[in-house]
Amino acid sequence: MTPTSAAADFRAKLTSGRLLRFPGAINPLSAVLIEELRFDGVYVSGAVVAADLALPDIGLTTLTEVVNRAEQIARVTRLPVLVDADTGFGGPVNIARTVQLLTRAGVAGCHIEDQQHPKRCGHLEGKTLVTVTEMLQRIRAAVTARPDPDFVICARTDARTVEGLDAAIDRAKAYVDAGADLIFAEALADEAEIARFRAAVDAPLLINMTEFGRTTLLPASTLATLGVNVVIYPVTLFRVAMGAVERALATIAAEGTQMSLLEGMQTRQRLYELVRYRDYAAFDADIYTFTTPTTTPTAESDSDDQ
Ligand SMILES: C[C@](O)(C(=O)O)[C@H](CC(=O)O)C(=O)O
Ligand SMILES: [Mg+2]
Repeated sequence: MTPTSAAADFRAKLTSGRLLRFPGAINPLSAVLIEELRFDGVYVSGAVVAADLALPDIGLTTLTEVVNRAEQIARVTRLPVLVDADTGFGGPVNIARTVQLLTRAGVAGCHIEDQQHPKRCGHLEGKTLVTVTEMLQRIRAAVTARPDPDFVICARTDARTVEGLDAAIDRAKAYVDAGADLIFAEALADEAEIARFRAAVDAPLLINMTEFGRTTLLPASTLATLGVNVVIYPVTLFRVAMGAVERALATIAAEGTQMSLLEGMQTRQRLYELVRYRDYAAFDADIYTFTTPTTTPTAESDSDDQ
């Protein structure tokens, strides 16, 4: 699917009134599974891109690293991909380039937040925000520079835990006026706060169901009832996978064999199914036996000589 149609797809889904569920991919292969399980889209988490490189989520990863990962993931799925662009990787001109590169990577949208660089995880202490004016410039840069008008610009506000809920709502309204297509309300406490935010802000709303954070974990049915448009599970697969990796290493160390782990493993057969091993082998065989009417078959005599 072309970048344009992935973005158009995301935009259309956003107006459907349905809750869209975007799990965070840990790699391209997990995006294949996200599509197979009929989720609405794939999220590329900045926290996961960083953690995967054994780095904390404090704005250390570069634009190139994030774009490369996003491109690898977008390439294997027809679902819309939403990318965490942190603070946009610089000033307005850098943000313009961020949006252009992400569009070329086949991504359907990205979010840019109102934290000062260096940013922090939205659920940790020590965040500082840029002024409303500076954030409006970030949004304006993104909106103006997008090569594809369907590319979804999501504005994230981290204001709830810094300036309070009312300030977060006021910021979100200003961000919508500046052209944001979707508002990411970070670290709201609970259902009541989501309901207040929803009632006050007239734009599609994204809520973050990250574990061990400040927001009460709520089921999709509740989020749908609250009128939330997009939910992300940004680090869920990463935490599950890394939990399994830690346990497996401890088992091998203690037991001297991986035998007891076999049952929980993805099998060779399932892995080959997901990477379409057979299709590749069939393609290869077709090419290998390809001849034209004028071809003299020499492959056999060649190999006999060796
Ligand atoms: C959504 C988030 O920006 C991410 O990078 O995935 C993180 C998630 C997390 O650290 O749990 C955030 O909420 O800041
Ligand atoms: Mg992030």
